This record gives sequence, structure tokens and C-alpha cells, in this order.
Amino acid sequence: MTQFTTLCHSEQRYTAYYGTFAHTPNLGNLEVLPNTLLGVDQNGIIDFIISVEPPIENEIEFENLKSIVINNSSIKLSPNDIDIISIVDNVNSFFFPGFIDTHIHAPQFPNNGIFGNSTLLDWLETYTFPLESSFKDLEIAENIYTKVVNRTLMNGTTTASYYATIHTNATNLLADLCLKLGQRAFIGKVCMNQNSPDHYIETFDQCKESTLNVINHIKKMNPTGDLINPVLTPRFAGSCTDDLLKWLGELRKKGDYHCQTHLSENHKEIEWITNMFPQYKNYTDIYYQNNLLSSKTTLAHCIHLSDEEMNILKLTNSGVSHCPTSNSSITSGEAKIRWLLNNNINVSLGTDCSGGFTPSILEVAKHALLVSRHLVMKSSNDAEKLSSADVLYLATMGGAKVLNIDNNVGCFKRGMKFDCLQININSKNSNIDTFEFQNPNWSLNNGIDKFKDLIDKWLFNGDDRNIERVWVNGRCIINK
Ligand SMILES: O=c1[nH]c(=O)c2nc[nH]c2[nH]1
Ligand SMILES: [Zn+2]
Repeated sequence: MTQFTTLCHSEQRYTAYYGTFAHTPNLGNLEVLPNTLLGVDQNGIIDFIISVEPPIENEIEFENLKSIVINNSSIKLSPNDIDIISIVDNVNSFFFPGFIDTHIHAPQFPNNGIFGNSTLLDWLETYTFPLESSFKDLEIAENIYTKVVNRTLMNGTTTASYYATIHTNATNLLADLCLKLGQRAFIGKVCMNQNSPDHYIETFDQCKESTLNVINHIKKMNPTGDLINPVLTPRFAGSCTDDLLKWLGELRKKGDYHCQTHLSENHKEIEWITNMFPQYKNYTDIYYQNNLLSSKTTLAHCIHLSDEEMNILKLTNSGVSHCPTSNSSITSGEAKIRWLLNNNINVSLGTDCSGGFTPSILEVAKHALLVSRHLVMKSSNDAEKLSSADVLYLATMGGAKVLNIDNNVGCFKRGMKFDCLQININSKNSNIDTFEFQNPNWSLNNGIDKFKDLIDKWLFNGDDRNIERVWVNGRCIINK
């Protein structure tokens, strides 16, 4: 990477990045833009994306480069508009939109990989509640939350929708950390006032007070909401009384808040919850009747939905967080993602740490692809397969749609925020082996196809070692 900086410009207008950009603006469509210059303004917003031919070599001088760009440009740029141009090697490196993790339990992070042979309900009792209840101690919370935010950023998660715990102070601290470390985040104070252990439960009144406290804290610390936002978080219907769900639904409507919860994860859970709430038609109806479903609601799992329940999601424009790593680990099942997508339901990916064992959305994307093939092995319906372009879409633009931030992030487009990863296939200690004959030659017709093969190699063999820089809102927050 070469960086050219001018000496004495009085005001900086753009930081520009030159190289190959790849993104999935639509489901199944991986678009590759070689020899491209992308300009980011001082507010972190993408202002121009232009193709610059002939390809620029690293040796070219900054002023020459600017004159090529300006002569070539279809937009109006003057020579003083660009102050920094960062050029990235065109063959082994590329820019990709930041990953969006729409379902992650920050306090469960120490348990990643520890789940034995448990399934959901005994897993909650054995592993999860004891760990989460320890977050009344702020020192424990600070230590673990700092690790989670750093680890997910190193893995390219530029936006995360977090479950915290029932504790007000620890949840506020998670919000403070995300703001400080620069990660875009939705922060959910978990609500649970029934069917929970004595050491980890709150009353209805305590829940109301702590929920409002966290919302106020976030609004005060980041008034524009350009980085941190609150998300109402009833843990799941099983741990909330009817009156608590109703209060949360009214609050959601009044404040137009985001909301997240779990839905239809495990057969035993579904039976337990539908018996607990006999006045509702089905599990989904509990959330629907209590006004918890909207285009700003994320429902984790949705594995065993009936047609009737899927239609409620469609009607309310609620989004799904698909968590294939978790669903395989604690043996919950295989979500029918193609069926949801064919019904125009927005779907995204969640690590669901620590039901899932990895903090990496890239790894979850591989698992989503594999789980879709397990469904095909049972149904023999090839159409259920998810392609690599499909799962990369779920990891980025799909997440933006589910969280209702698709006007701001998810792909590279004029007017969107620059939330971006710089990927290097041949980074230090990379797990990916490339061979000369696999390098794309941009002057040949098959350059783009060859590059798409490299993206597949990255999807299946890459990891955090290939992520060299991470930006959120145009700010570089990881530079390895
Ligand atoms: O994957 C899950 N993780 C949890 O922490 C949880 N709580 C209720 N249901 C849950 N599912
Ligand atoms: Zn979960």
C-alpha cells in the first residue's frame, strides 16, 4: 500500500482509495470494480466512485495521479479536492463492505466453543445464565466487553447488534466501549422477568427502569445516533411475562425503536412457549399481538416457522438473523433460508456467540452455505443451495436491510457511509495459498471471473489475518 499526501493544503476535502472494490448490492450478485477510485468526504460519506483507466501503478506521482483522475472524471473535481490517495495493490488486495453481525450475545463471549452436547434449554441453565449473571460486577464486564468489541472488529464486524445482560451499568459500559473503539452498534439491555434463576432475574418495574435508563444513556452519549443506537431486547417470550411484552411493544411504537428477540429456535422451546401462552395462535403471534414486530425488528433463528408465521414476518417486514453456526452447535435445526428469501423476507447473519463458537461473520457465511447444502441433501431441491454471492450478501447488505440501515451501509454507493474492509489474500501468515496462474489479469476478458475465484478462496480459506484495515463512518479504526 502506498500513500500519497500533499504537503500544505489548507482544507482536506476527500480521502480517496484506489484499487479493486467488490460488493454484493443485491442477493446473488457479486459485483467487482477493478481500477476504481472511491472518494470519501470528511463526514465519512462516499462521494464519488469512478473507474480510472489506464490502471494506476504504485510509482506514479500524486500530482500525476490527480490529473489523470480529474481529466478522467465525469464529476467536477478540482486539483485541490483530493488530499490523500491510498493505493492498494490490484491483484491480491481488494476493498469489501464491512460485515454486519445482526445477533451476538456480548457477555457469552468467554463461553465460545463451550457447549458440550447441550441443547437450548439446558444450555441456557448450564452455561449461559451463570456467566451472564456475573456482569453485575463492572470489572468483569469491562474486561470481557473490551475483548468482544476488539475481537469482532479484528474479524471485520463494522456493525453489531448486541445482546448485553439485565444489568444497567454493564450495558451502558458496552455502549461506551463501542463508541470509544468506533464500532457501529445496537445495544440491547436484556429483559427477563420470569422463568429465570433467582440470581439472574428482574421484576417488571426494574426492567422498565433499566430499559429507559439505557436508552437515555445512549441518546446522551451519541445524540445523532450515527454510531450507537438502543435496541429493545426481550430475551425471548419464555423469559418475559405478557405485561412486560406489552409494555415493550408500546415503547417500541412510541419511540420507533429497534427490537430484537429469539424466535422458533428449538422444538422443545416452541412447545414450552406455546403452552405458556395459550391465548396466542403461535409463537410468532405472541410478538405480533404485542406490537413487537416491525421493519426494525430482528428475529434470531426462525428455524421451524409455519407458513402462517412466515406470513406474519412478511406482513410486518420483520427481518431474520440466520445463525447457522449456533443452530448446528446446539443442534437446533436448519433454517430454510431460500424459502424465506423467496418470500421477500430480509435475512442476515448472526454469530450468536456463544450458541455459535466463532466471532467471525466470514466463518458464519461459510456455515450458511454448508447448512443450505444439508437441506438439499434431504430435499433434493437444488434451488435451496445458497451461493457464495448469496452468503456474502447476507453478511453485508442483508444485514443492513434487516437493521434498516441500508441507506447508510452494506455496499459501496454514493451517499453511503464508508464502512469498509481492506482484504489482502497474501497478507502475512495468510491461510490462503495463491498461484501465479490464478492471478486475474485485468486486461483480459476473464479478469473478473478469475477475481471471483479469488473471492471464493477468501470466503472458504480466509480469516481475520487477511483483514488489514477496517473503517467505520470513514474512520480507520483497525490498521494492522
Ligand atoms: O441462541 C440463543 N441464545 C440465548 O442466549 C437465548 N436465550 C433464549 N433463547 C436463546 N437462544
Ligand atoms: Zn441468541
